[in-house]
Amino acid sequence: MTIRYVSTRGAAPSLDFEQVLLTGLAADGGLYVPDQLPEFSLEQIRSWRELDYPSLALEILQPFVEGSIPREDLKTILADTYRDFRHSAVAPLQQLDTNQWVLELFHGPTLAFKDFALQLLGRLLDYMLERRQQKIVIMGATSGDTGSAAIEGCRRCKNIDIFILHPHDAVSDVQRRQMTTVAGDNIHNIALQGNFDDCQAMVKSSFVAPDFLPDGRSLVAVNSINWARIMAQIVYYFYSALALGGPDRPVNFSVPTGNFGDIFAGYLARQMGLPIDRLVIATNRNDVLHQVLETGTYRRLPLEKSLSPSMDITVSSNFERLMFDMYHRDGSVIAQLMDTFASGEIELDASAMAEARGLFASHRVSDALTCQTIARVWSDCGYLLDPHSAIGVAAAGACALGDGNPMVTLATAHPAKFPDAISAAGVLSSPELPAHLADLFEREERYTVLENQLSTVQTFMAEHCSA
Ligand SMILES: Cc1ncc(COP(=O)(O)O)c(C=O)c1O
Ligand SMILES: N[C@@H](CCOP(=O)(O)O)C(=O)O
Repeated sequence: MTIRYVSTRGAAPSLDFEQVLLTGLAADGGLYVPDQLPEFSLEQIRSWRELDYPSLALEILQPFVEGSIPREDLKTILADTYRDFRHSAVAPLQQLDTNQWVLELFHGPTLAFKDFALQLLGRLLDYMLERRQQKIVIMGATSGDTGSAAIEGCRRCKNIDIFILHPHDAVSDVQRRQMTTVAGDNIHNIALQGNFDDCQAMVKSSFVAPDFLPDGRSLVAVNSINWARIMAQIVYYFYSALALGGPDRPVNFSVPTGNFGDIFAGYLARQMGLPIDRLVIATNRNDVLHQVLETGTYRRLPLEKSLSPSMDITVSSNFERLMFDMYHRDGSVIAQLMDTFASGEIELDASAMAEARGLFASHRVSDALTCQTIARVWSDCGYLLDPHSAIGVAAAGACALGDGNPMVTLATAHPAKFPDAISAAGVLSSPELPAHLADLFEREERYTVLENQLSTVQTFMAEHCSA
């Protein structure tokens, strides 16, 4: 089975894995998705119970890269990717209650779930660029975590200039320093005088018209618009379900959600054969996705700052990937809908929404409930949640699915990244950064504040690309 990748808007050329890795948005403004998914039988999934994380990743990811990366090379890349995670299980589960678990996804170098995909993406890029002897420019938008994970994943890559846009004064101090203290002439942090949606919109516009770059250099995405990001995140759904009796026992997941990438990976795991009953979309006050599920109306809302800054997002890129499936993969319909959405709101098809509600549940969690959840779990279980993971735990409880399945909340970041939220929750114990980041606040920062204008950002990038 050789998978090709097609645009959700139906008007861009299909690509193979190597090409899809080395791009971002499709030329028609859509997002790339596989033209077919690998499907695994229960027997096959059951046979993976004893595999460690990189070996499981190899089984799940190999069909997606078939034709672009030989199995032995992928095996080496995956072993290298997850070797330095700070927990031997890579993605360990912690039990909070009889039927409640958290899946700790913060044992990678930058303490957030983004490391799972971006440590791999950096290595895949290095592998491909070395083979092609090509130079590329990476452009990414971050609300706090993607930026440092991308820089960490790609900083050793030759042939790359990396530009990361974060909203000025809207990420935590730890998050900003994790990006801005990494030395390297090819690493450029831009603090944009706007919000995350502005940063992401600039990235998307740049992919549609990348001719501002010098020497015809290619632009590559590190955000979840890049298919390879989503692909890598599928693995931990299988890994955690297998640890809890899957595939012979269905599992539910509660996923702190912003750009809809992480939960979309869970949806794909289900499509590929993993018995998942429900996926809970857990949002903060930026609740566009919760509203879509409740009302069927998808509308843009003003972005508000919250205690969970990484989820301060109102235009969720990957929701378009789900819509593509909801509308029977008709790219022309999606192109029309997204065109209307760009300037207003859209009503989603009622029968498609009914189907979506059978699979997804949703809940919006206020800052107050986020704090209460951090405090409650700390006092009941002695376990410290970061504010994003707390939203997942709170939503899991509020949705009360009552089906007796294990509920796994994705713990997407380490609490030490958000000391202000921990203290707002009234928890006195201050979480410590791991040893490799212990001197983070003594390191020198480097970043450039730019006005919220596309031409300003693109000119900066063109001037700062290496020769
Ligand atoms: C800590 C944390 N939790 C949750 C999310 C939301 O994930 P997604 O954007 O894939 O929905 C993000 C950002 O993406 C994040 O950084
Ligand atoms: N929460 C993210 C926002 C970008 O999302 P991505 O998954 O599309 O990279 C962040 O922390 O930067």
